[in-house]
Amino acid sequence: MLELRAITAGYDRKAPAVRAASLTVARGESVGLLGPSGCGKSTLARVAALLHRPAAGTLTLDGTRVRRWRHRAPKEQRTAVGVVFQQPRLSADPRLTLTDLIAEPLRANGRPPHIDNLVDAVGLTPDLLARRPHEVSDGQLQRACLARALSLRPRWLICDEMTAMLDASTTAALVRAVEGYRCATGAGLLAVGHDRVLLERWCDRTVHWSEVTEQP
Ligand SMILES: Nc1ncnc2c1ncn2[C@@H]1O[C@H](COP(=O)(O)OP(=O)(O)OP(=O)(O)O)[C@@H](O)[C@H]1O
Repeated sequence: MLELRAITAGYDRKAPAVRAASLTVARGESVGLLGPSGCGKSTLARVAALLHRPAAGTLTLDGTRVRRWRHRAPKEQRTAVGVVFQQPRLSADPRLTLTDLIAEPLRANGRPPHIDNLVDAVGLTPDLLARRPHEVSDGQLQRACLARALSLRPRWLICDEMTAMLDASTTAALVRAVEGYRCATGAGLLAVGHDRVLLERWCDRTVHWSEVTEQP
């Protein structure tokens, strides 16, 4: 279970972007989180991905409360959650080839950098792997970012507007790749977005921001 309880978080203590938000994702479940632009979805997603320390509230992963965030989080908790963001160009190191980008979490965790299955799973062709981010399309780079997010076989996947800037066929391919991974591993998914049709088709259930948080 991934449980966010009464999370308050943001960038200004006096005016938090997220107020008392609560949301639970069961193992193997996919939950879509819908809400208008700027409401705080990404901030809550970053709390769930252990990237943003909340000012108040608790995050519990598989029964263990998270007490430290970012690089201070224990490796076991950090690697239990994979995350894909909306803009791959902001999250991908421009100096790395796609091969190194995908393999970086494996190397950083002392695992063999075997990426063939990941590359297949996200539908990247081998000729792209030696290229750097500026030499591939947004869709190709997002496929690499998804492969990277799956590389440590996380039990939880957070997709924050993963397909917002992509065309329909790339969106469908990425959703298929996520679902293939979840089917094989039983991982839970929190998919954040504002495309109701996509999230309702993709996820077991969809919740609206107004249902998870206290309105200011
Ligand atoms: N790094 C930051 N510093 C200061 N304020 C920020 C920062 N990131 C986001 N905010 C503000 O926090 C609020 C919530 O932003 P957030 O990105 O979580 O919303 P969102 O619901 O994901 O929006 P969108 O759907 O447009 O991505 C917004 O008012 C935003 O301007």
